[in-house]
Amino acid sequence: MLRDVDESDSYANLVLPPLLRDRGISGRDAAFATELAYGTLRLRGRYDAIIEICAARTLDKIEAPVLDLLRLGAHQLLGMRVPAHAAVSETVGLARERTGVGSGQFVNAVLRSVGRESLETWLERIGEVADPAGTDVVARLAVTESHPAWVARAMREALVGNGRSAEELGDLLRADNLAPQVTLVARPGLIRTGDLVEETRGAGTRGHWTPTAVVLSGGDPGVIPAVRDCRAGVQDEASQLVALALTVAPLLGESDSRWLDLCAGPGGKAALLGAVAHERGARLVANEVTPHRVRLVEHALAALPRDTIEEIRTGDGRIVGQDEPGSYDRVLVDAPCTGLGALRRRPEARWRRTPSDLAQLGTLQRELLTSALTAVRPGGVVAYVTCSPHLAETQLVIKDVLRKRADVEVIDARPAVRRIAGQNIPLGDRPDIQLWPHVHGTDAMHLTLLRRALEGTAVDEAV
Ligand SMILES: C[S@@+](CC[C@H](N)C(=O)[O-])C[C@H]1O[C@@H](n2cnc3c(N)ncnc32)[C@H](O)[C@@H]1O
Repeated sequence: MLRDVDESDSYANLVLPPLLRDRGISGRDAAFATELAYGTLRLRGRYDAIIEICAARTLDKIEAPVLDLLRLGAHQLLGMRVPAHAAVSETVGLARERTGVGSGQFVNAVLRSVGRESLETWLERIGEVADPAGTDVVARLAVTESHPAWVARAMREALVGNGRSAEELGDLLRADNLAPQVTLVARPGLIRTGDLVEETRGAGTRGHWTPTAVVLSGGDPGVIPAVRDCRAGVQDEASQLVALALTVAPLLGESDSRWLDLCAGPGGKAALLGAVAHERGARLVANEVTPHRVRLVEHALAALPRDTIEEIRTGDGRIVGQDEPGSYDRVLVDAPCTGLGALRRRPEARWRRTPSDLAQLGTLQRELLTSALTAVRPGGVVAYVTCSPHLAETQLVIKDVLRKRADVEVIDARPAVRRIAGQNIPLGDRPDIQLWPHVHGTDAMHLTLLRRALEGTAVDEAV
């Protein structure tokens, strides 16, 4: 799996499950293999810094397959409770088999050196290398908590930009390194949350923030009958919360019958919106640009009554506004983004993203939001959502788009979110919402609610 992720740009969470099935690895062994694989990927930056010291050479002097073996061994020694002799001998054996006898000796020497110090000592040492003057806490945390430096800096800016303390950065980065629990959504009207808990046979408990969430302590969600037939699905609680918040956001004017999900693939939020739409007598249009993701949307919506789903369509969301101006009461723009808010879920993602992704995505995000604001009727609401807290994908997009739209205001999303999540959910002083793994235990999802003014009324200067 590590070689596949490195050589073919594969996604770990797509490669690993079929590999485990093919090899007949299940239960505790599957959990062990998953931690071995995902942990090695997540903590790669930390282990690379340690390996560089132990190998006394820069990483570009180590062949890629050998480096992967060293990371795998380092994770067993420092990140898992594998006895040192087993971690070293298994990894050396693998090296001999895969990369030759010579590399076996090298792997043996490096891993013995890794195993000589505790994790705490190594964190001190690599922190000092990254920050010799003791003045750059972000550079230090980036290496010790295994994030690219630009991501660590962006996270710090996002914390501060949302009114939180920069001192939380370590907690945030550490939360990205923990394997998240799987959360299910009980789609309203299709299954009751209590019944979904029962279907999990003791593995599920109710979630923290949404009445629809069930958190699993373990096991394969794919074997739960309600998940198999799409009455329930796997969905982080942040995703559930932002979708449900849109359904209770205050509109101006009477009609509330047509909802649009502009970027619907693979369909998790569309399925939740569709379920609520059914209960409220509204209809949903789900739009997605990529054909194979449209098929995933069709699957996700399979259990919903047909008359609730007006259309599942393949199309470019950027032109929906001009094609259907003023046509919808509620619109979700779950914009394509860097996914920096879901790093705990996608173990390799942090190493793949680059700052240049932001520019490309930023243009698309602005165009999609502008289209949505034209597609919504006067008095209707648009939810702009990203699975990233990066300010360039959240606050800056809103600011830029609003500069050109005198007919749109940001409305306070906090009452809508509190109506779903209860009064105790920690929210900041801003009208938009930023959720955090280290605060809410969810992905770092962003939500801004925007409302178009009724015709003939002006809006106050927004944000
Ligand atoms: C963050 S994902 C949406 C996730 C989805 N809301 C869910 O909960 O399952 C963004 C989606 O936008 C789609 N997308 C990208 N460009 C688009 C465009 N121009 N028009 C419509 N959808 C687009 C991507 O293919 C991707 O499926």
